[in-house]
Amino acid sequence: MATINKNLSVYDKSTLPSAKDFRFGVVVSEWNDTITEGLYKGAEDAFLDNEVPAANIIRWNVPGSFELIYGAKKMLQTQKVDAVIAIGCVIQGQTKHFDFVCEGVTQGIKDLNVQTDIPVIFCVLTDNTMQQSIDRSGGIHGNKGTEAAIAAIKMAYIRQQASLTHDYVPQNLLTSGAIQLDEGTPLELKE
Ligand SMILES: Nc1c(NC[C@H](O)[C@H](O)[C@H](O)CO)[nH]c(=O)[nH]c1=O
Ligand SMILES: CC(=O)[C@@H](O)COP(=O)(O)O
Repeated sequence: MATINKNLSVYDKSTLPSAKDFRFGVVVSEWNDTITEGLYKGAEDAFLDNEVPAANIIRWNVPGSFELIYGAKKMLQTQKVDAVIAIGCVIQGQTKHFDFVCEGVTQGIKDLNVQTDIPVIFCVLTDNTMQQSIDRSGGIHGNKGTEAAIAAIKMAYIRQQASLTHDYVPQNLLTSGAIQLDEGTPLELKE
């Protein structure tokens, strides 16, 4: 489904976990700032609409989308946050630079999700024209910043739940009888 068939700002609060105790980092690119400011507002409004205290939203600016990678890395390394949103807007120019910036920031943010324990949400518009960016940052197609904030809430919750792990008992030890679990024996929750 393309964005033209999905309004980026639509979400059902009743399906979301409580976000009031989460802290969120938001790294914002200054390139195309009329667009990135609109994306940030969409994200901020969605956080506030879901009872995230304003004090729990930490914002840093970086020069361009390529610097979102380093900014997000330092944000998650130094700030106690439950998720980070990387906000940028890359618009096709006359050269292949667009391709390299988009690929670089995409791979860099993917790498942070693989290499760290904090979810980093990809809120980078990669558009052919300024109008496409306007349409996706509070225009006719909604606001990708809103979408990113909802994703951040959901991923922070997944991370929280995943930390409540049970002692893992290798299946083969159970099936082989090497370990007998008395029925109803509670597995200790690892915090
Ligand atoms: N052309 C755009 C850029 N280019 C700048 C790079 O992101 C980077 O800041 C520079 O190469 C120095 O490392 N950035 C955007 O965010 N959007 C663009 O359209
Ligand atoms: C994405 C970019 O870096 C691009 O907007 C720069 O413009 P140009 O390709 O004309 O140098």
